[in-house]
Amino acid sequence: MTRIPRAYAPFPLSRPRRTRRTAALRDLIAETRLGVNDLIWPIFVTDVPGADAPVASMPGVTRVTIDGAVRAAAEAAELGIPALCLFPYTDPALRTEGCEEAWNPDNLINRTIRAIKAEVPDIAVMTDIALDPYNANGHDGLVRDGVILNDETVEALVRMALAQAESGADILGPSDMMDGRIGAIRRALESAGHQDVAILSYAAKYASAFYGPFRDAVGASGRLVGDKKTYQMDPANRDEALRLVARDIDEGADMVMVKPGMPYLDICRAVKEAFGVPTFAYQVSGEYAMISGAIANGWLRDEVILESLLAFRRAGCDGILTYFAPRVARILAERA
Ligand SMILES: NCc1[nH]cc(CCC(=O)O)c1CC(=O)O
Repeated sequence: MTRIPRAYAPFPLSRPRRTRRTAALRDLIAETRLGVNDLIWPIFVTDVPGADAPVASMPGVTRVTIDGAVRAAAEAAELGIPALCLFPYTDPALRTEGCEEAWNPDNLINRTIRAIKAEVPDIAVMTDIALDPYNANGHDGLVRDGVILNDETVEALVRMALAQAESGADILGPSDMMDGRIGAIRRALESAGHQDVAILSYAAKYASAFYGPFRDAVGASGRLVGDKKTYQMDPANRDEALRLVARDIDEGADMVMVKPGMPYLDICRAVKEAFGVPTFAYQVSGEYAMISGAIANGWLRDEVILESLLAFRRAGCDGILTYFAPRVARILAERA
């Protein structure tokens, strides 16, 4: 906790409202700012005919084809958004118990990375490392007799990471919450000559009901058998989040993430204060659905978008993954 020194002379010598009187004065004393350069834009890609359609539980979000992803990258570059994060809606026929499609060098995500890198080379491309979009049962790991296997899954994730690095990904985002995966991926990248590929670890990822709409978007909702509580964190825990962040940094993560975002701002603040590493938060699909649903119904004004994102900056985050990224970039550009 920051200790507040005595900050004010007694009233009326001090009148804190003096520095709130005009927009210029408020700007001068603002402690945090939100810029377009703080945003990572997650998008959903598909090559399944007809699946490039709006996601019902995420008003305003549409799955795109590979060409659409390239157009999104160009749009992001135009708007000044530094990074895109890619998630696949995989052909149901390619979702298997063995998840082999996850490390196919020509899978949807790897083709998308190459297409974006060929057309919009300067945009940073982030990927997701977890098996759920390729898994017949919707889990992030391989499942045997109802148990999510750790070490076998890590081997699969390493293959997946190498294929993405080979395709030109700039940032790998392991979101699977298996133990030991950051170290294993980092060692494999080093041996394969991909020493410059960054890892943004989903280090403090909670077993959250706020991911529901995402699972619709990647087509995993109907499949998931059980829940993810044996690998994702218990929302009750904070010390454990700090231990996991420490571990992932030790294993070679360059940046760390807290997820979900808004209900977990205390974790963001704790992580930033304890480690001072690049810290990100994911304003997840459920948060997006709440905010955009309320705006669409006229229950909230769209100013809540900027307010919600500024709160992440105030909590210590260096950046935010948000489906609002292009909308926010436009709002910020209008205000500049
Ligand atoms: N492991 C996959 C993954 N990567 C990002 C999200 C959620 C993102 C969101 O809700 O916006 C999930 C879903 C999950 O863990 O079930």
